[in-house]
Amino acid sequence: MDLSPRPISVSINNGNLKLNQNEVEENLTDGVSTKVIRSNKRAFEKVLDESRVSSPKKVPRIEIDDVSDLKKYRDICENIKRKKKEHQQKNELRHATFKSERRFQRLLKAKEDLIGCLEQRISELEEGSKDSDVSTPITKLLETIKKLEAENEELKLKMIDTEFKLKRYMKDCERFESLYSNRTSLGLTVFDGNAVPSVQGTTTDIAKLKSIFSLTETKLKQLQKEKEELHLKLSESESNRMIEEKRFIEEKHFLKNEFLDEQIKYTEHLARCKPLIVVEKKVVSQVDEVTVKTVQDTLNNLTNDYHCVKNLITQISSTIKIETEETTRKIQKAISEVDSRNKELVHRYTNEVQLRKLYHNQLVELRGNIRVYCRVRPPIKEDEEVDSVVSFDTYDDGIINITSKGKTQQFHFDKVFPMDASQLQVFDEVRSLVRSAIDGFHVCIFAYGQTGSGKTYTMEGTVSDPGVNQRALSYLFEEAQNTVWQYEIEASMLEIYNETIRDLLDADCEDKNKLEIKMKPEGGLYVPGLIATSVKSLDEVNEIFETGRRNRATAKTMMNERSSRSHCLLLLSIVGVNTITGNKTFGRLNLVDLAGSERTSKTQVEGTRLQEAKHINKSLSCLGDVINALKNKHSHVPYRNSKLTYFLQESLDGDSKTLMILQISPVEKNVSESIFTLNFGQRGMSAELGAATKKMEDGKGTPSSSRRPNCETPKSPGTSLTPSNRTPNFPKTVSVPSKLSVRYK
Ligand SMILES: Nc1ncnc2c1ncn2[C@@H]1O[C@H](COP(=O)(O)OP(=O)(O)OP(=O)(O)O)[C@@H](O)[C@H]1O
Repeated sequence: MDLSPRPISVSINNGNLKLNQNEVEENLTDGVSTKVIRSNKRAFEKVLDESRVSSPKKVPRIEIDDVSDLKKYRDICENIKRKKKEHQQKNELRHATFKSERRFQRLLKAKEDLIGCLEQRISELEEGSKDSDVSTPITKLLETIKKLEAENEELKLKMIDTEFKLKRYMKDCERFESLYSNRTSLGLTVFDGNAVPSVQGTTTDIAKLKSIFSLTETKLKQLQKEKEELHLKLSESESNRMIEEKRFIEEKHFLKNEFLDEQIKYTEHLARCKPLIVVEKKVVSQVDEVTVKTVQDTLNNLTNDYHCVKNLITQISSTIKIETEETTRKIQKAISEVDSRNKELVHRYTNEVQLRKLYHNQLVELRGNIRVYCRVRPPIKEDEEVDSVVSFDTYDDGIINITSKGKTQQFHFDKVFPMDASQLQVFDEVRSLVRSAIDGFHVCIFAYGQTGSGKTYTMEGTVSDPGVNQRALSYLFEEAQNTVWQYEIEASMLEIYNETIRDLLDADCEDKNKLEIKMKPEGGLYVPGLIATSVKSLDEVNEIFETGRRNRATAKTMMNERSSRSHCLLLLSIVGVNTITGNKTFGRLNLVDLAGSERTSKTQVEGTRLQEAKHINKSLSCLGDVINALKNKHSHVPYRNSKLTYFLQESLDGDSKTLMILQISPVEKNVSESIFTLNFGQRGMSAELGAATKKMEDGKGTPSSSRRPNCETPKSPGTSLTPSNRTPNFPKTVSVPSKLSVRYK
């Protein structure tokens, strides 16, 4: 092995220190033989081991190309050892400080316990003797203790600070330590003989290291000084604390003595009072014994009573429960029995009602009674009230009840329409009569009732919901589609206004007043000059209605926004021809919307409206007279007393199927008028007109009629018509295709 001196390059790869070539040369000038290196091997190994122990993961890798002098290394090792020793001393110091701190903490805890005991004692003392004032010295004592505690706290903080600084210093030491350990391993590498010569400069790094050392040294000194000062302060505070503790103990003794004095006094007092207390206790116990016994007895009695009553109640409630269940079951059974019987009765009653109706209708047909329907309109704004005075029968649709001044009257009619009945429902009941008109009967349907009771609504209806008139015509057109029979329908429309007849289809108003009802020599009534328009479609019908509505006299009254001031008659002639046999039928359908009766005092009309009302009332009273005469089978029926009755003669004298629709208002304020209307209808119902005949002629033009047998027809002198001469008698018309209307002279 070549051991001749050579330049050295030292590099510590972990980056803590790097010495360049110059620094190495400066430090290693002596030249050391391998022997020396070998003799120091143990020492270097030890240093390296220590370095490994202190930082096991940081094994320094040092390469030295050549070693000329290891003296410096030895010095460094010595230095490290010294630093280590210092470090150990610091550690010991720290340990001692920590120990003293713990002792101090223990002392502090003991002091706190002592204070707690003292406070407890003081409160006991305060309770035992309220008179002796011990609070002032104790408060002072507590204040002093608090002060001491604050000082201690401050000291503690300072100690923590010092500790922090110490830690920093320790870190620095460790850094240097590792640095020197690296250097030590350099020596080991040389001893292993694996060094590869390559020298670099290191002098500057060593100088830097030196300056760091000196800086750290100064800092350490400073810290030591601070620590000494702190220790001084700590010992000062400790001695203060000792003094305070001493004072505290003295105070405690003093208080304890005082407490003992008080206790002695109290014991003496107690000894004096004891005999008295014994006597008092004896008296109290004697009194208590008697009272408690009495109360106990009462309580026992009450408890017994309570249990008895409770048992009784339980028994009663269970009995009641059983009884109630039994009764409920019986009631339910009875109810269900009654209910099923009721249902059966209702069923039988409904059947009876239907049967009665059937017979009644047959009788009406045979006797030729006026059929009477009654319709109740819903409340309107003019009523100014909504409560209804009318009620209906659930099982019989022919009964209506009306209540006035607490008295309820019942009326029977062929059919009663409640407030919610629709226009279609009404027409469905009218349909069979319209069918009769198609079959060759004379049919008259008129609406009767007080002003504003809904007559026009039922007969005309509205555009969106038409009434009997338009529905009847639609039905006629539907039925006219029959392939065997061909029908020709003609319509006239007139009004009786202030006892004059006005043609509502005539645009020339001046001409209207000249119309009169005439009797033909062969019998039968007609109105010369009245326009009869042939209608073939619903559109034409609507046109007629529109014209009629325009020309009709209406006005606003208190009872009705648009009151009809006249009686309006829609006259339809239906001539049917059987295309096979040539047989002809001559049906007639008169649809009459009467003007409403009104009490002029109530409606407060005047001028023209008053005149109109008078005429309306007069003609309606004439109608009443006619009905009365018919009902009582008078030999004279006063048809000619008004234009209306004269016009209705043919419908009422027995050869016609007549339906009267009574209109009433549901509200209280109109109740007397409603009752009047219902009475009027009732009279009309009982009038027997005789069975109607079907007007027809065979293919050869011979008139024939089909009157039902056993039917009497009341006759009125001068106007009675035989079946043979009653066809077709009103008015005679000819269709003009271009204008669809013609006037008769
Ligand atoms: N069934 C009903 N449903 C709804 N509204 C109705 C009904 N009946 C009548 N009315 C309304 O009541 C008001 C009076 O009806 P309407 O004009 O038909 O009475 P009226 O008996 O013809 O009266 P007047 O004799 O004065 O001409 C109208 O506003 C009408 O729309």
